[in-house]
Amino acid sequence: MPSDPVSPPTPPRVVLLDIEGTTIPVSFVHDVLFPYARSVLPGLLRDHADDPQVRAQVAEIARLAPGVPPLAQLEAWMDRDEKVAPLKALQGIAWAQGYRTGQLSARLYPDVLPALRRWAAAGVVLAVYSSGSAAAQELIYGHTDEGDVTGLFCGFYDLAMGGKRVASSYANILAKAGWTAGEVLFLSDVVAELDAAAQAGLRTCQIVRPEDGTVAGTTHPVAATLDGAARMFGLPVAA
Ligand SMILES: CSCCC(=O)C(=O)COP(=O)(O)O
Ligand SMILES: [Mg+2]
Repeated sequence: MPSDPVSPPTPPRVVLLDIEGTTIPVSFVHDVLFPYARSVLPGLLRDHADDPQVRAQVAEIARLAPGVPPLAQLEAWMDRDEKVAPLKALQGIAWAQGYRTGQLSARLYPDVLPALRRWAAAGVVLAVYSSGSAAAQELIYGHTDEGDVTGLFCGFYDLAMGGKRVASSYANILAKAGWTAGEVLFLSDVVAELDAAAQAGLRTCQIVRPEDGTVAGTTHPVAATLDGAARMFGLPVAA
């Protein structure tokens, strides 16, 4: 008896990408970006206290942690790698200095740009969802070792949408962008984020980077590179 023909998967129209551990090495974020921000933040709070952006974030820290000195609270959040909006906003302001002076330049995993360029050329909509502030996302992709690649992305979503481990955050992104859940593929290294995205109806794939020691889960398709994900989901791949 002839077997049923297996139809290829419908490719996603939109790919939503995490940053750390998915497009940019965990080591770059933890060994370069985070220490840089930690070293700049004391001076930023001291010398730019009147800057409206700094002032707004300091007020938000006071709301979240009444009575705690802002720098002490930021250091506590950094020690625990907490994804808290005022910390992420201030880190973004700190990194801006580093990119401006040429002290920082972002390293992407080598497979990332070729895949993203292929997908974008085929009309796939690309967007970013990271705990890093949207401003920090534009900075990191604006200052890579391979130049400014922000033009590849149509949207930058951050904690204003909600935390990455909460399903409603993905629903918020869908509503804001006007996408339907089934047409979006979310790529991340973190299973809890993929679980939340799947709960909201998005398609998911875990990017497991051996160089960063990411551990593969059992509940989402797994790929070691963006090309690997492309093969699984019917996106364009290298010839
Ligand atoms: C904008 S790059 C720095 C990312 C960041 O601050 C972070 O905490 C990592 O978050 P992600 O959601 O990309 O894993
Ligand atoms: Mg990540």
